Amino acid sequence: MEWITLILTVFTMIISFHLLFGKRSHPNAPPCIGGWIPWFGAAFEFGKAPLHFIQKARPKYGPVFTVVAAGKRLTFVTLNEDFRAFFTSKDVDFEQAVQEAVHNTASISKYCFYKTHPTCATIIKGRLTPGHTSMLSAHLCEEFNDHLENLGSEGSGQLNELIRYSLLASIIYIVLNFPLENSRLQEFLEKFTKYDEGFEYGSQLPDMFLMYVSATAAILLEATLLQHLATAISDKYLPNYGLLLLWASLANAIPVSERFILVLLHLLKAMDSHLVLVCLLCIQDKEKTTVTLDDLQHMPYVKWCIMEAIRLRAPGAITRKVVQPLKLQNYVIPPGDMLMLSPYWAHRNPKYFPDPEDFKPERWEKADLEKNVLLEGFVAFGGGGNQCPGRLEKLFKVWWVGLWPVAGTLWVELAHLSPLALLLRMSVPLGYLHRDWHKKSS
Ligand code: HEM
Repeated sequence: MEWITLILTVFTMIISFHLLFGKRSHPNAPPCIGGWIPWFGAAFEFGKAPLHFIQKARPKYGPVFTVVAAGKRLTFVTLNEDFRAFFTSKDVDFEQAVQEAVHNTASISKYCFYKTHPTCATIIKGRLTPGHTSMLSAHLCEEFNDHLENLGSEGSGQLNELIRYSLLASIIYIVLNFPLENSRLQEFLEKFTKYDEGFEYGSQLPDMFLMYVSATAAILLEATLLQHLATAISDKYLPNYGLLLLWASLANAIPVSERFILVLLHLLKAMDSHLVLVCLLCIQDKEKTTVTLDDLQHMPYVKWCIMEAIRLRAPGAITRKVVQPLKLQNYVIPPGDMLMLSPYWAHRNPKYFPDPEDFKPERWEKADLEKNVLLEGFVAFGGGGNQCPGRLEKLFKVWWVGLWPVAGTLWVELAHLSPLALLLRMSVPLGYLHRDWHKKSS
């Protein structure tokens, strides 16, 4: 008898689940991908390889589809014509979309987040004015040069660490306005790296993750940006907020910088004649070891390389919460759904980016980067009121002057050394490059 009750209960649960989340929860709702297990839905398949999952679902379910995973409904929009609604519609909300993750990864309460996020966003924008970004570039430049000098003639260490350390040091110093001694910076970097590595899991399993939050946040207590924020945020959450801002500043910047440098090294390795020519023309003064913003103004090809690196290494997904029924195509997306847009896949749409997997800097020739007119379909920095505050027009200064010493130094050597000697000089980064190149765009 007990068995029959149990079977009936499970059966009823499955039926209710399918009625609630099944094929369509509303006649006009988009097609829905669930699983047989109530609440859990397609969480396993989706969680295993989200980008692959989206790619497979798109041709099967059409341009708008919902994935049910661990009690959440994630509705993906894949048509460029729907991106405007994603970024600007009043029926969707950024803060409500990220609040849970903010709570899980930084332990900031819902109430505090809603109350303070607009003020904090304004303050961080104020820290990314042209004056500050120039300082950021100069600092980044110094950091890179110091590290390159320490590499010695054979090279040592990991490229990833070099980038991580230099970016973190510069952003802490300039954006958070918090000079840290080298030893404390190293300590902070170690803690922050653990925090960063656990971030994705932490947003799902907060309890196991929160120990990293307090360990890392504590160091930020004295940062000046945080003192500015203090008017908006109660002391309790202040360092946590600083940590989150730091994470937001670095989460995309690190992989993009890494990709950019790897690509430059790759081009050098392949001795791409066009690029080398541009660089040699630019570096007239053979004694010069750094490249200035002025030098870079004359190197559009490099700017295109940066754009390609950003295009290929764009975030997997950005999100908004649907707060009012939202009409897209012939569908109505119900309130409560998380609306998802994947810049990663948007940048692989052959309609806008022919041969999308290829690294082709030349495709940016059509854009007007001076006027910040980008290619249609490029959404790496999000959009609307919550677009990345460190976005392109500001980033270029940082990227150009800050990351360039690496390439600049190598090119100066190029002028002096034989190609073989140059390759030996770059032994470690090239080993790294080899790995990255083969797992292309993973
Ligand atoms: C190539 C590098 C970068 C990429 C691709 C990138 C991309 C993004 C994206 C997609 C968002 C979410 C926007 C949305 O949902 O519409 C974001 C948010 C943010 N980014 Fe960036 N970003 C980069 C570099 C930076 C840098 C260098 C900084 C700071 C120095 C920064 C600071 C932030 C902050 C603070 C937020 C959160 C904004 C908020 O809470 O309203 N980002 N970024």
